[in-house]
Amino acid sequence: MRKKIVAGNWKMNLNFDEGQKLTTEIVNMYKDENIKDVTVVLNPPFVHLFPVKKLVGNTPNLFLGGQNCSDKASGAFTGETSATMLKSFGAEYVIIGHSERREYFKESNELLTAKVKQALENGLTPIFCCGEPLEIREAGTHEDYVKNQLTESLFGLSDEDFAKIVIAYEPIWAIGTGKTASSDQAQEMHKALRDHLAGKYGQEAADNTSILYGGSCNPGNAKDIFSKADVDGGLIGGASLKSRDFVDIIKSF
Ligand SMILES: O=C[C@H](O)COP(=O)(O)O
Repeated sequence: MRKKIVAGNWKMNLNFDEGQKLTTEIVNMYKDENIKDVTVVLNPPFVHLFPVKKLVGNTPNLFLGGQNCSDKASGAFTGETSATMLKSFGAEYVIIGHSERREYFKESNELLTAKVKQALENGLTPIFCCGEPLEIREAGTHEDYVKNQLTESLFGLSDEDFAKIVIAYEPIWAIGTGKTASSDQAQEMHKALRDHLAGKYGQEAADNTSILYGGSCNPGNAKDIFSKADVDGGLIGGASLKSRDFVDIIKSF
């Protein structure tokens, strides 16, 4: 059975004290409000990983993830962070292929294939992001565009490795804009992606793959979006920086 997952992507926000405060609040609410059956992943900037891990401790179902990792194992790559390092600092997940990395850092599907490989080799669960820009949505070719992102970066994986992948569908036009996809638009794409995955890895594997929605998700719309059959949770940006909002989203299942 696939997991319900809510991941918070802090992006490049919060200083040390702010990160500590946010984490402390989330951990306390998470425990006090008796949250069950949802896997929660905090994805702070790299420098926060160690102190955030100390606060999270062994809280059940509360995990840490990176926002990116290098496609290389180690060596003279100034400014990079490897999957091995993330794992050694307590991360279990890593976001790969976020649209901001694809756009601002020119990350190609080919590069992302190498990052996925690094993550898997180091025991990290990739949260693999995909999603179309507005012009592709308006041209009506969004399903093919997003399916192609999966084909190019994931379809070389073995069945065993594919079983470890989490997908996050994030329409770029909905990220940070306050303009969320409707729950029907999310469901339509998630179903199309699941069918696409089934065509390659079989129906059972596709049915076991968690597909998260991301893009202006908030406590007001999460319940509707998460109620859809093929939506297994969310990748949350802005709202993950506010403890009350983030925990309310987690509680929207
Ligand atoms: O990684 C998170 C997504 O980019 C969504 O960001 P947002 O919730 O601020 O729209």
